[in-house]
Order: sequence, then structure tokens, then C-alpha cells
Amino acid sequence: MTVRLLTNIGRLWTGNEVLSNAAILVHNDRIAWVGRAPDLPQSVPGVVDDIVDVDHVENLGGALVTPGLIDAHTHPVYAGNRYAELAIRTGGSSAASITAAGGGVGSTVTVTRGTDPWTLCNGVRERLRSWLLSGTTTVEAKTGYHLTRDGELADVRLLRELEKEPMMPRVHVTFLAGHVVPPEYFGRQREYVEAVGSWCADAAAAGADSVDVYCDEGHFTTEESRWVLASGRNVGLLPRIHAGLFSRRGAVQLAAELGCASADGLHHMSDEDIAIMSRYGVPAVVCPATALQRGHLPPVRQMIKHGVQIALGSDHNPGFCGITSMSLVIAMAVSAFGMSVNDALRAATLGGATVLGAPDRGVLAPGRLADIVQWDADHEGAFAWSFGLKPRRVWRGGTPVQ
Ligand SMILES: N=CN[C@@H](CCC(=O)O)C(=O)O
Repeated sequence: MTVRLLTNIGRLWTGNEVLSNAAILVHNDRIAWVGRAPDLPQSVPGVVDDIVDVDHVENLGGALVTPGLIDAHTHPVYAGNRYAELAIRTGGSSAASITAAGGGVGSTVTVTRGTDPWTLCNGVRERLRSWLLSGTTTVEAKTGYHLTRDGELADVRLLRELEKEPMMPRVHVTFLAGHVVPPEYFGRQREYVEAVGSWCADAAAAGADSVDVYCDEGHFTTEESRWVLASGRNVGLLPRIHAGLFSRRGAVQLAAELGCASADGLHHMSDEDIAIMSRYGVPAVVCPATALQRGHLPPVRQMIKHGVQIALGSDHNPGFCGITSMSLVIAMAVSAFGMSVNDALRAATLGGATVLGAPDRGVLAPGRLADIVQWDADHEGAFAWSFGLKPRRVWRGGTPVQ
């Protein structure tokens, strides 16, 4: 049994409240007590009889402390890079012309399929570690660059296995065989959709938590997306959907119909879509880096005004965005989406926990996981100032990882 006392926390942003001169008592991987240091009890039943007997006491030097950050949208299982393509894209070439010239997601699929599992695993491990070291203790991670049954299932297992290693964040595994149609199925899109639906049970058995589909131009129709998501939901996967990244195609309505755990992207959405998300309680995952690159921003303030739950994602992927720092994503969300620091930080903690169906994290409170970050600052306003605020220390489940 490990009991750890974190003291001299100058500013504690718990997700429920902000406390000055605070302390946290950790029992094994959970939080046992949180509050102002002067209120620390002498004994906590079942944890410690006398607080002076706690072995591990850590003085946090007056710093800001928050829950571990949560990245609610990433694509980390890939090999190679598409830097050259991005240079061409930023020079004015359209996504369609890049895809026609053999670029886009399909080119990463080719490279990933041709990469040996060991090399692929090392790349994914490095990425996951960099999330944790920058203060993100939970990462939603999608498959989607193999697009074969065996390749996609191997990706699910890889993520599940990596999560067990030391120095890894918690991983929410999302099965995204419905990313694009792979070349061997060109002209047979319906067959691919049916195949993906039939792979969902195996994905669930391999350890996937969610199923996702890219419902957009050049990807999958609403009908096809319904088939994939309903197949996943039938075997216990949480459905989530790429919605409105390029165009409005009814993805938000589908998310409401199926009770999706999140609708992600939302660069193109109408007032009616916002009303639907609000009415049916569909949470939004918004990704400022991709939105900025695509030149279309989701109407985040409108969504907040209408009570839509917001989570933030880096949308780390080989095509557009290499970000693994959620503190940078928070700064971008403040600048690009006009979110307050408090709303952005909440979206990167409790918002993420909500869309991932993980009520054990995202807030620092008794009984929750002791996923905690001490930042190199004394106030949360520093997130908006520093564009990539660095942690001083990170604890995952009460264990220091740095
Ligand atoms: N967010 C999902 N997927 C990315 C693309 C991934 C890639 O280009 O490899 C997107 O289209 O935003």
C-alpha cells in the first residue's frame, strides 16, 4: 500500500473548484483526500492513522496543479510521414488533387502496411510517451491505417499492450477501419462497409473501446456510417463519428440517432446541428490544429452557449498535425475558438473523461484516479500565455512518471 501526500500546492484547479494552499492525499492509484492544506485531517480512515506517518511527502513549491489532461481525438498508429505532401498542400493544392496523385490517407496506409510490426510499435510507443511527458494521462487512440481485418485488429492489440508498459498514458482504443476505402475495395465500397461491420465483434474482443467512422465527402455516406456504427454498438463499442470536417452530410443527425459518445471535428455545422447536439446530448470533440489548417473553425462558443459538452483533441495524425501536447491544444482553443482558459481546461479534462465514458478521471476528487500534473506555473492563465506549458511532474495513478 502506498500513501503519498502532495503539499504546498499554490493553486489547485480540481475541475470542481480552485483552491489555494492545497494538498492532495493519494492512496495507491486513487485520490483519498483533496482540500486546503490547513484542513488536512490528522487521520483518514482506511488510509492513514496519523498523517505524520505518511512516507512519501512531496512539496510542490507553490505550483499550479490540475488533473491529468485528456486528448479525446488522435490517430497515432501509423508509419512514415507526409511532410512533403503538407508542403504541397499549403502551396495551394486541393485535398482531392493530392489524393488523386497518390497522397492522402491512402499513402500512409501503403507505408504502414509495408512497415514491420516492431518498427510500427516503436513509433507508436514514442508518440504515446510524449503525450504522457507533456501532461496528458489519457489518450484516445484510433486505428485506421491498415484497413485490413488482421492489420486493424493488430493495431487494437498493439495499443492495448503498449498501455501496460511503464511510462505510458491510459489509452482509449477506437476501431477506425471506417477511415477511408482501401485500394483493394475501390469500386466495391458497399462490400468494404459490410466487412468493417463484420470485424467489429473481433475488434471488441481484441480490446477496442469505441468504433468510429469518417462520415464525409470522399469517405463514407450517412447510410454506410450508420451500418458501421450500429454494428459496433451491437457488440458493445461506443460509437463516435467524424462529422462535418469537409461538408455537412447528416453526420450530426446520425450521431443523435445512434446516441454517439461524440461527434468530432464539426468544422461545418449549422445552427440546426447545434440544436440537435444540445437536445440529444451529443458531446463535441473539437480539434483546433486541424480546424486552423483546414481554414474552418467549429462554432465552439455557440455550442457552449447551447449547453453542448465540449472535449478537445489534438487530432494528431500523419497528414496534418504532429501535436502531442494538450497544453498547446488548450492555448490554440483559447486563441482560435475564443474559449476561456477555464472552459478549455475543462474541455481537456472533464470534457475528455465524459466523451470517453471514463467517470473515474478528469476531476481531482476523492475516489478518482490520481492522474495529476504539477505545472511550471502558478496560475492556469499560463496555458494561454505559453503555447505549450510544460509540466514539472506528472503522476499516473499516483505513480510519478518523471
Ligand atoms: N481526423 C481524421 N483524420 C485526418 C486525416 C488523417 C490523415 O490525413 O492521415 C483528417 O482528415 O483530419
